[in-house]
Amino acid sequence: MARLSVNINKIATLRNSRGGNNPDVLQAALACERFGAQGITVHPRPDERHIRYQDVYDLKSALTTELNIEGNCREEKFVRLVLDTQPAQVTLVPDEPGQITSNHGWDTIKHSTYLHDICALFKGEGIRVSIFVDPHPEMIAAAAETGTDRVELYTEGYAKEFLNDPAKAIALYAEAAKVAQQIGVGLNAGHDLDLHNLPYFVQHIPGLLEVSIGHALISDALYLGLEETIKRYLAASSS
Ligand SMILES: CC(=O)[C@@H](O)[C@H](O)COP(=O)(O)O
Ligand SMILES: NCC(=O)COP(=O)(O)O
Repeated sequence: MARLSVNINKIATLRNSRGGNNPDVLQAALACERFGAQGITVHPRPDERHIRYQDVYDLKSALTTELNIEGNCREEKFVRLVLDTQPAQVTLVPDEPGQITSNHGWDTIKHSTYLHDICALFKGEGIRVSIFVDPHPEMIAAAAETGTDRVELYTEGYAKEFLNDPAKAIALYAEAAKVAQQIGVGLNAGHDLDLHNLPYFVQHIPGLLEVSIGHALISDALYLGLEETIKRYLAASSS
């Protein structure tokens, strides 16, 4: 069973499209919690096109479940935000400026010294650290050397291939999960997970601790309503 952290970026995208406060990001996050979400994920980007830095401060003081802040830790503003708000978890993502969405994990071998130092900074504050990685055993092994608590497997590749061949889609991820378990690094996953591909992923990745899901979940909520959608994702993540 994996815990479900709802990524609310897309709610902020909708709000920002008109400049007012509709939909209200905080109210939506609290509703997610009320409907059973076990955490809330935000991924602020430097242009604040969806979640704004101020949203994160507001969320932190109101949420009762785990807050997970994802983002580019090479941005000074991001590091300050994390240290100020002290979330339960920070997920380090190697975004480039101007990226539409995240599209790769860290090269944990090349950036091992940097990642070691930034993990130490956050862990020293009592914040759990997760590093966003592609599903390659050597990246997971090197991530473990940085002192990170967890890795988050970047699942876009799985989601794409799942439509053609689920067994082929999961193979790399199952191997990566085995390595993470052997070396004692916790395992999260996210990106493009949805109601179709999530049950198979959870069933084939033992020890999966958390999935963070935004785009598909918020889209499904347009048809099903937020409460019913979260109920379905909770069932899928514990299948
Ligand atoms: C790291 C990751 O996969 C997610 O945080 C995802 O990229 C969401 O970010 P956007 O909402 O900006 O697409
Ligand atoms: N870490 C992944 C995440 O938070 C949400 O990704 P997506 O479901 O919006 O693709």
